[in-house]
Amino acid sequence: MRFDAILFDLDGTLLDTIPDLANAANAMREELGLAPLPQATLATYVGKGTPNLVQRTLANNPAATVPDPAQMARGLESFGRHYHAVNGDAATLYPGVLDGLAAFARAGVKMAVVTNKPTEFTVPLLERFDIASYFSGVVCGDTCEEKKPDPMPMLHACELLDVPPSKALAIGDSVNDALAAKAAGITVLAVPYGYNEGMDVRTLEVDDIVTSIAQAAQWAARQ
Ligand SMILES: O=C(O)COP(=O)(O)O
Repeated sequence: MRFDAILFDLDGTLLDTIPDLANAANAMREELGLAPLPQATLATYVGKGTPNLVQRTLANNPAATVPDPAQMARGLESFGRHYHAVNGDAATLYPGVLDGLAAFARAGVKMAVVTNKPTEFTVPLLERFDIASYFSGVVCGDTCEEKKPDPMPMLHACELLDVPPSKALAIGDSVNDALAAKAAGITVLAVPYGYNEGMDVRTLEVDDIVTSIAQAAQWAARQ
């Protein structure tokens, strides 16, 4: 294979985290006197990191900004507390993830997670699902100054793994992964089962769409 490193998105790609994210988001809304939102709506608000999720969830609007900094601060504190309490409880690994990670490991490539999720929620999830040892780099939403769709986290992961972007393959579920990878000069695959902020994955500018991480490993082996 022509790749030396694989960069994985987390939410919507390796793990289905929506049930826990939605529980915490609605617990926050309740604490702030707001009615709960459907899980399907909340799923479209995930992808640009926790502060953005809190903002969208408080406003119930994907484009909204919360003008009241006090409400935002209360929301962030509340969401964080509730998400810490449930993080991983109802999350599941997607089919093909374990087989795919094992296949990439057998191929001898280095692997990293590049997620917009904050470190405090990411590391416990990787450990809980027993996949932490696959990754020699973990780049989270609070690791770099910029989050995906900025290329900075992808480029930082390449530096951590000591692999040039031209030899890296990113795998994600959303526009944030596709834009970040392309801007970094990294080949990118999309999986269709994630969130993508509610949009069809076929709208993404990616090198290919694969049905699972196991299929991504087969795709990479053919390159
Ligand atoms: O927390 C988020 O916004 C989602 O993180 P992701 O980059 O793993 O999809």
